[in-house]
Amino acid sequence: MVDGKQMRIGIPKGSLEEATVKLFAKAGWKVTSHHRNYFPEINDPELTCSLCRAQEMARYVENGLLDAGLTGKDWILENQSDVVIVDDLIYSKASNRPAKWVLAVAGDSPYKRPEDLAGKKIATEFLSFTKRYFEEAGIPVEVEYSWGATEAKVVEGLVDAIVEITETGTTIKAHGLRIIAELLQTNTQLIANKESWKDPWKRAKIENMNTLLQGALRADKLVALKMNAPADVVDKVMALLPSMNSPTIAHLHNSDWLSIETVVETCQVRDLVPKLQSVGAQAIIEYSLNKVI
Ligand SMILES: Nc1ncnc2c1ncn2[C@@H]1O[C@H](COP(=O)(O)OP(=O)(O)OP(=O)(O)O)[C@@H](O)[C@H]1O
Ligand SMILES: O=P(O)(O)OC[C@H]1O[C@H](OP(=O)(O)OP(=O)(O)O)[C@H](O)[C@@H]1O
Ligand SMILES: [Mg+2]
Repeated sequence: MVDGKQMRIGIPKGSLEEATVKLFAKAGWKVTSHHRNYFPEINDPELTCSLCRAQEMARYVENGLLDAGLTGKDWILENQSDVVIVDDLIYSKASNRPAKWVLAVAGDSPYKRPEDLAGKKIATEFLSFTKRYFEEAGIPVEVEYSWGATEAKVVEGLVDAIVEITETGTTIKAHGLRIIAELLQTNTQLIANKESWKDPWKRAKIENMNTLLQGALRADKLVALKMNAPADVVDKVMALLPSMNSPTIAHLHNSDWLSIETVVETCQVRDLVPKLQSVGAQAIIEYSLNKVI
């Protein structure tokens, strides 16, 4: 390896780990972890990889231990880290959507708005951000650090409210809690060390990584559709097709039929297919995509 032509990246351990490793695989990098080892292998000689806690990632990127890393926007804000935010990557633990930090109370409590919690006790892992939120709102509250299982603390009556992350809503619901405010929407972000970002080779490598990761994320929501249709119904078929670009049309060999190919949102397919059939499209095939760039 030529000196300077290698970069160290951080993969978040814990909640974001599985989704991140999957996304990297789709983007073209195979990250292989070995049991109890925090330095996964990656199939790119220009990269070395470290598994780090999401909470600590921004700190390691800021101090240059890592050139780049992926972590939640929440922990970047919590640590007020001085890093380059390269881009948002919209995925969470279970979905390709952001998650939310919310203020929640017991379902049967009298609290309806954050102001109602003046003088009360709130537990959270998201300590500094929560303190800042209440300070800026001018609501005096006692915020105490929670090491986890935070939802249970309201149920047990240990605190009056919690600030917790929610994605699917399952945990909040399972504890009979009620959300009374949203403090922050959070998603994964690709971040870079400021010095690394000034290095043209590293910056190009990080930007290329971002392009491929974004392409892989975009491809998750899209599929390709291909079909055949007689030339005289092609206009009707085209009128039905939404497309990122114009659909591609090709002639079938020795026939007056045409082949039409396009990319659509996965959720559109179930409505689209019967309509396409009804105007005369045949041999409709759908295939999944790895990247859309
Ligand atoms: N459904 C989710 N639950 C928790 N965190 C999520 C979820 N989806 C995305 N995240 C993000 O994952 C990161 C979780 O980091 P955190 O330091 O809390 O560790 P963790 O991976 O949840 O580990 P632990 O098991 O110790 O709680 C945060 O940036 C958070 O925004
Ligand atoms: O809205 P949901 O989809 O239910 O997700 C939110 C839950 O997931 C996280 O827990 P985690 O698995 O990180 O465990 P922890 O309580 O130990 O942090 C978070 O702390 C919530 O409890
Ligand atoms: Mg957690």
